[in-house]
Amino acid sequence: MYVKICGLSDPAHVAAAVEAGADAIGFVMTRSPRRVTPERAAELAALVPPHVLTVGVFRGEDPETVRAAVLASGVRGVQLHGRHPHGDFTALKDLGVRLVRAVDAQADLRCGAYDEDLLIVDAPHAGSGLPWDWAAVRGRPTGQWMLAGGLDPANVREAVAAADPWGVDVSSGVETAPGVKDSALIRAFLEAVRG
Ligand SMILES: O=C(O)c1ccccc1NCC(=O)[C@H](O)[C@H](O)COP(=O)(O)O
Repeated sequence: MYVKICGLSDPAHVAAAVEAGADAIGFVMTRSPRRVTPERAAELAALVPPHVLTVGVFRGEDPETVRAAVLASGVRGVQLHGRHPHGDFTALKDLGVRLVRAVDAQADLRCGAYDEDLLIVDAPHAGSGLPWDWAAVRGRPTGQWMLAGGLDPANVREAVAAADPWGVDVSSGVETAPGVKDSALIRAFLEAVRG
């Protein structure tokens, strides 16, 4: 099970996620209580070993803004959240980073339909921490897709059983308050997934 921990802003939490076995780490570079600047993301990404994917998270920014942030931060993945048009993914292809499309369950759920490498199926309100009807997407997404939205150490096994995803993505569920990550919760989430 592929695991992405999203919305990190502190070196100690980056270290906790890496040590606990996360496959990917997200840095939010759009409007959010978890927002970091590209310069801060660069400092954090420098702490991450090559086998862990670093992902910059964006929502609504134009491709040139995303490109500039990717080049400044050095992240090796780009997550475009929400209904970005296909052309936004095409415009970033030449960067050579992994492209991640994050959408709600009403969108096209075929991973690769927008030339992305990975798909995230998320709650209607990204980063809200609110659980939703995970079972409703069971069998619908295709390819390498992660379930997100309201996951936490206590419910992630139930969510995986309900939706049968390839991976999981979490932010609020490993926090004590919006934007405040907790190393023990990060470890507990990885333990719950990998069991
Ligand atoms: O986390 C945010 O605040 C955010 C803001 C704008 C776009 C995306 C955002 N988060 C993206 C994520 O990948 C979250 O991890 C995902 O939506 C899951 O959120 P949560 O329910 O908090 O676990």
